Amino acid sequence: MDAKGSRRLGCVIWFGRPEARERHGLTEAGWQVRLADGDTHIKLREGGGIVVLADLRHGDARSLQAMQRLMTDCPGLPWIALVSLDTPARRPQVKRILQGCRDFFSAPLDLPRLLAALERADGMALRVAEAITDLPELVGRSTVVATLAASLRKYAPSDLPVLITGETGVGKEVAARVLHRLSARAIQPFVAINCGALPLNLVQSELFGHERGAFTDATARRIGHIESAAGGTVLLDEVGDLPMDAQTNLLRFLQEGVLQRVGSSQPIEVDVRVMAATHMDLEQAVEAGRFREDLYYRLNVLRLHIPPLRERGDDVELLAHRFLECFRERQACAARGFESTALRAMHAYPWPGNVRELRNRVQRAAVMAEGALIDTADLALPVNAQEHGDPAVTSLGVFRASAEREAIAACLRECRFNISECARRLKISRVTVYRLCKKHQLELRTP
Ligand SMILES: Nc1ncnc2c1ncn2[C@@H]1O[C@H](COP(=O)(O)OP(=O)(O)OP(=O)(O)O)[C@@H](O)[C@H]1O
Repeated sequence: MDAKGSRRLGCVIWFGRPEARERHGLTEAGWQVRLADGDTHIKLREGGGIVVLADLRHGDARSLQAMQRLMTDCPGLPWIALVSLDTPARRPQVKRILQGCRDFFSAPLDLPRLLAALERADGMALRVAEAITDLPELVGRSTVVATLAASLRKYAPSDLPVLITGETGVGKEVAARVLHRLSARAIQPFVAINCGALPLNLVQSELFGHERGAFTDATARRIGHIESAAGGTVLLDEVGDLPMDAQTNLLRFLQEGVLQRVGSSQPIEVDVRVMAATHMDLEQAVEAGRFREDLYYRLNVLRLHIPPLRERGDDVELLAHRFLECFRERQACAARGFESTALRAMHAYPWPGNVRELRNRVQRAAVMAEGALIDTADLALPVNAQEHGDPAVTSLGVFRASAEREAIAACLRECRFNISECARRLKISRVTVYRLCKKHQLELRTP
């Protein structure tokens, strides 16, 4: 609130000519209105709090160039267009500006509705800006992400192992990288190893290295991934997929801080912080005898569980805007925002592939979208929220899709991402394996 008791909102940059009652209405509501025209040099402060109005009602094309410049220079700003029958909407320059706007108002201007749109746009811009400033890699404002960020700050200074759990695509590797960056080891290497994608016969040599002549193809000495992270951090992703013999050697390394390259009896001391990530239930794997209990306790000293995207409320929207922004920075595209139906569909969808799936869908939608706003079809999401929405009424279709995804993912891991083997075991064609991977946003990793 300011001295007069009215709420102080952000700043509206108005390209064009507001009527006196419009300008007054905005100021009364707490907005600071700045008029811009072709000659105005706009100096933006960092962060949100700014909404731009492209007033195209009077057919006055003087400031079109300045608008375009601002759109290009500051792609994250929210734009709203005011149009009338006089607006030359087919003119390429005007068309491009209209494509960049998230909301449109025609004459006569409905002031209360404009004020509501301004608040919405400002709120989202602010939240996106705030959400990416604290830990830039970790976008989100939900309690889930706040709790995660607090744990990351607590765990970072320590050298203890960290076990990171959570469904596929929730951001386990992102969390590990943040831990490394915040630690005293930040300038040393961070090495992520996907244990599930290592060929079975090479797991030991990939992790611990080998001496020349240790096996047929070992024509030269090679250091392993753990040694290559010396002084830094190693992330053992999908640690549950490590075969037993590698588990035994890893345990020894964790206990004694020394490793032996394959084909050598020489112990080598290596100072590395070990982090492990898994989407599987390691406790169950221990019970089933597939994972060494002593290794489990060695890895599970500090624990981070990252909940799925569907439990993070509005984060889905923040992340979607962020991914779209990143995409636009790299590639020209018409899409600048999302239709409200698309946002509703995103909130209702259960995101089995989590943040990775969201990023992939947004990128694809940005390519597909023909207008300024991405719609539900561009995202290839179900229109009917009920189909995926309320977890209590999850339909048979969702269970089927989820089971299909799990089956393919598990088989791919078991076959160490060998497509032909996976197709043979599931009794489907290789083409179908590829199609299903695409459908369920599963990554086909190569070692
Ligand atoms: N909070 C976040 N903010 C921004 N991007 C994120 C966030 N969480 C995840 N991502 C992005 O989502 C994608 C998947 O993240 P990541 O690889 O860390 O997931 P994961 O849990 O390790 O997946 P997997 O189990 O398949 O190895 C990456 O592109 C990552 O940058």
